[in-house]
Amino acid sequence: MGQGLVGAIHGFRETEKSRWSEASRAILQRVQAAAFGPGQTLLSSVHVLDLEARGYIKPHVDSIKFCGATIAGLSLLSPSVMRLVHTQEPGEWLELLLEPGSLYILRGSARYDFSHEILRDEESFFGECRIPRGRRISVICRSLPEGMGPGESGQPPAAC
Ligand SMILES: O=C(O)CCC(=O)C(=O)O
Ligand SMILES: [Fe+2]
Repeated sequence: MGQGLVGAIHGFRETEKSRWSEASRAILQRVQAAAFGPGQTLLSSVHVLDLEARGYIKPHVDSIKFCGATIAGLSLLSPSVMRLVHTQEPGEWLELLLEPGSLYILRGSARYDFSHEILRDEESFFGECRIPRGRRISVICRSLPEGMGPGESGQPPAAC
């Protein structure tokens, strides 16, 4: 796990995957076309995070050492709520309902000025609406930090 995220994720297992079936490749290509510009290089492997029903992710900003300007995440299995909070203005926040099969894209201010977190089951509400948490799998594509070639990413972190 990347240094930036030590302790941020609870109740999980994860892997980095660079080989995919043809069907999965087609899906990843759609994700990449939607989320990344032609000038952006992606990390060579995709991060797969398997969060158990009681698992959650504490607020963090992905480390700029390991992750570039864009983070795109496909959510599978259980719905969940992602909360974004401005790092300088904690009163400025928003929540995203991540339905299974949905894609979120964090870029610009959402990437750098807001922390993101996945709420634990007890706190999993979208507005008034309770969103019970089950096992959730996310498939996360990230761009390389700027100025870093694909061969220079060293040991890409499982989570950055
Ligand atoms: O599971 C997700 O969609 C987000 C994971 C995350 O924030 C991270 O690995 O840095
Ligand atoms: Fe993150």
